[in-house]
Amino acid sequence: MSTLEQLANPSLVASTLGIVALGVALNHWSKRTGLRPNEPVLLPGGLPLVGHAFEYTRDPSALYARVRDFARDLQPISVTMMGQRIYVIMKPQDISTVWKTKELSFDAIVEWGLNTIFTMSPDAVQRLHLDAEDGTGSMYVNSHTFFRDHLAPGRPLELITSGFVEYMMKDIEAFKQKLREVPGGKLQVDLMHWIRQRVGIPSTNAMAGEGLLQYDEGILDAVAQFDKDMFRLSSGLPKWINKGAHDNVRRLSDAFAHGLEGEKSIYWVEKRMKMMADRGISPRDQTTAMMSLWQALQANAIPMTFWMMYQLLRNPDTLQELMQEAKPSLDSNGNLVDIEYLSTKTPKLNAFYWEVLRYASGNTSVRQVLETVSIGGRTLYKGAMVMLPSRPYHMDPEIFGDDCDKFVPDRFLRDGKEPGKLNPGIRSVRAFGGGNTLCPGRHFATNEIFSAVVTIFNTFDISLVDPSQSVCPRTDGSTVSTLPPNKVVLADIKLKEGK
Ligand code: HEM
Repeated sequence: MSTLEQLANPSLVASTLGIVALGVALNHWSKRTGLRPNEPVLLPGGLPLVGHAFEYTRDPSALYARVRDFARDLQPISVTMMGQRIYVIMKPQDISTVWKTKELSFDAIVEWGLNTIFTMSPDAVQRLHLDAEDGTGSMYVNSHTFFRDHLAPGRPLELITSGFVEYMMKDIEAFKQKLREVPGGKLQVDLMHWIRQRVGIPSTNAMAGEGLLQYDEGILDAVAQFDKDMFRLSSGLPKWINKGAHDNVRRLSDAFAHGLEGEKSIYWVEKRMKMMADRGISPRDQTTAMMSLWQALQANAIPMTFWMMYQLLRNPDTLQELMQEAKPSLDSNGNLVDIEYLSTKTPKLNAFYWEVLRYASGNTSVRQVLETVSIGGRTLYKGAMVMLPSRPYHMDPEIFGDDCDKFVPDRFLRDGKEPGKLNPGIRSVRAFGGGNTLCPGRHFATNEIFSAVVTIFNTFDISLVDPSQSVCPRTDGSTVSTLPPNKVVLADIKLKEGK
């Protein structure tokens, strides 16, 4: 097996958005091994040619932990993958500087991903740079403000949230009916798969209209597979080597080409497609670009909802307490009527949610160095990549306490005065990134996760099939974002009395 084939082996696939760095590395092979003046110190232990690539693909979290231990004062550290230099930045002040530094480009990464991973044509990827008659300029540059504005609290957020809740209630009704029809009124489910349907169906319909799932009802499973295939896809290897992964992307892209109708989707999908049409981008490429946005919509919200529900099932007293706290958001029939109440007036639910975000986030922001710059007293050279992994930060005992590797439901409620039991506050959690790429979907994500969790627990009695099973985030597998569970979790579901 060649090195590239070994790297493409599914058992070696990497596990965060930082996978993109490796993908870019594989596509920009170079032989540089020596350090340049004042370049961040190289992490020892890299292999000839491949550098730290195997270690990274085996377990990115373990590599980051090694980087953190080696750096000690958290200075930037170099790793190499297939000859590509990658700087790992960990110090909070340096991360803030990276987010503000225009020489460190996010757009270059997006451009590469749209073509290599999502299969948008090279012509369309270039056309996104063009201006149109409306004077909105490059679609890479305007995307940050576009999504921030169209997902902002106020009318835009209300619109997508109400669409989600409406579809969620329909879906819950359909599932209630299904339960009524099964013998014993009880079903055993793979909890992650079940949640993928409960959150994915309404969010897909709210964003893209009903046509997508009508065209292909399997797209939610296909996007879960897509997340697992991310490394294979980002490797840029010939399509025949990764045929299954490419066929799956094709399936998703076909569903978008045939099932997405601009005028039946949320207004900003149509608007974005019109902006692309104005730049001469073909309908197929327009729908492919929308597919990449839909993937961002699904990739984190679904596993985060899983972790919320799983941890609540593991902590029944907290579940009762949080449901009690959420009660004013429901009407006398138990229907969710006040979502704003959930996001703004429930300190315990919010604290629990931010602990879930901290505990399960596997996000790694990636940037490309467009011009040589100085960060954290070190010189970052043009052409290299920069990685900002959230996990080593979220697992830092000096910031979050000695129990940082555990899920602690009330971490962000405790007084933080007891030695080793710190509480740096929810603002210290970095699951949504930062700077001008700070996740614009975070308000909607919070609304959908809270409304799904409260409605589900208010409607169904759910119990873990094996309450003694210990499940934690899988750090050695493949995902693009939030870490999935390391085991399949089975749950029994039945209707609550009176529902
Ligand atoms: C709990 C759920 C979510 C998490 C943890 C999350 C996380 C993130 C992170 C870390 C980034 C920054 C990437 C970087 O700087 O490298 C990001 C960007 C983004 N997210 Fe989210 N996200 C979530 C939900 C959503 C949802 C529901 C949507 C869509 C409605 C969305 C749309 C986006 C978009 C469009 C960007 C790119 C922003 C830009 O380029 O300026 N996200 N997300």
